[in-house]
Amino acid sequence: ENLHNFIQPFHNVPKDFPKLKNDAFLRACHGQETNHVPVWCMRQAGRYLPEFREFRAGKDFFETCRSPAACCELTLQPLRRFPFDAAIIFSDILVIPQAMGMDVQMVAGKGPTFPEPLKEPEDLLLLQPKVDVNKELGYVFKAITLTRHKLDGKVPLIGFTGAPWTLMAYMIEGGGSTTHSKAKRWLYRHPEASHKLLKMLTDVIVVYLLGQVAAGAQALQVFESHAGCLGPVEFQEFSLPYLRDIARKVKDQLKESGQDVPMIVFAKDGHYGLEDLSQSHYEVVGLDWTIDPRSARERTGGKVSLQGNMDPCALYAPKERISEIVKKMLEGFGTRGYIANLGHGLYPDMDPENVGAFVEAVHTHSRHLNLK
Ligand SMILES: Cc1c2[nH]c(c1CCC(=O)O)Cc1[nH]c(c(CCC(=O)O)c1C)Cc1[nH]c(c(CCC(=O)O)c1C)Cc1[nH]c(c(CCC(=O)O)c1C)C2
Repeated sequence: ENLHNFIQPFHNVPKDFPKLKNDAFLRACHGQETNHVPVWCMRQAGRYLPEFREFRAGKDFFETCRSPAACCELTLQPLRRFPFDAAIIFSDILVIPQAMGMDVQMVAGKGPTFPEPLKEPEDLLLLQPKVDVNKELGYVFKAITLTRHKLDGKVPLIGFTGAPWTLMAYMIEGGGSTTHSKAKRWLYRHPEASHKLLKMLTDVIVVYLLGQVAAGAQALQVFESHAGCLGPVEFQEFSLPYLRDIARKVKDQLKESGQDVPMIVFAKDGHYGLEDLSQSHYEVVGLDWTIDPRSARERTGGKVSLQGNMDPCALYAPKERISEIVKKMLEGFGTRGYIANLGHGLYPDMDPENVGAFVEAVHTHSRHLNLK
């Protein structure tokens, strides 16, 4: 039906992508054995790299997102420096509100800004009721196809999306926020309109993720970056059902075409939801640094692979200390069904050398542990 129409064009394009040489990340997603623990970093394409700052200088952020060649270059930059085991396509979660008709600008020193955020439930009528994802977000699909070719099979390419609640929060707050009180006001005051918006977002996200796979994405991460401002009750009602829906619908559709693409859910500061997240049809649960590795394993009962969770600020430590912290983290998680990462993205003032030390420590210590 509807979904088929949207993704059909991609199935007709022969892509003959280069053969994958390093499948450690994909194997770990599925809980299979690997020689070393795979590692990548959230925001690995970012301002901590001088070549990133140079390339982005003077260019509008969302213009950059709309250029497949620029996204490809920025995705590849960190892989030229470090032996990461996965690449993540350079883009942003806020391209979805744009596709739904909202204006989003990147304001220097302030971050993403919506000049006209949603204020009241009536404002939902201003959103595009039927989003043509191929037309509005085709530039992301082109970036993915190009990057998958240029990666030359070095490592798998991860596609991503923001989760419905996180996107809803931006659309109402109009930008970053510490309290998210405007968006949470909707949850308590306009629960029906909130569900309507979350459902609209879910529908677009499902087609968007399927389009990313058809374009060449080999894994998908769903970012629920603002899980932490919800409590367990609101999470159960306004986040979890949509996270589940996304995974189920994407997987059902992929199964029909015989594809197997692992999905990762990262609900930042959503420790209260760990048990539920491990039973939400995702192969991998991403963790922030507030969760102890051993207790995360216990609470998820070996049902999923885990990803994370070093405090990004540990990268400010000397290299020897980073190595010790990584070793403890690996001992806590174990080396099977585990993908090393930070508990959130890299910050712009981080030293690329220490990022290199982090990657090397994961590879070296995990090889050692595997030999024991
Ligand atoms: C590098 C970058 C990005 N977005 C922004 C920047 C910095 C601005 C710049 O380069 O000019 C603005 C940019 N975009 C956003 C923010 C946060 C705004 C805020 O809440 O204050 C900023 C500064 C919104 C955003 N954008 C994203 C999230 C989810 C992850 C997270 O929790 O951090 C969120 C919340 C996803 C995202 N965003 C980006 C990636 C690229 C791939 C990679 O990780 O290397 C990804 C995955 C790219």
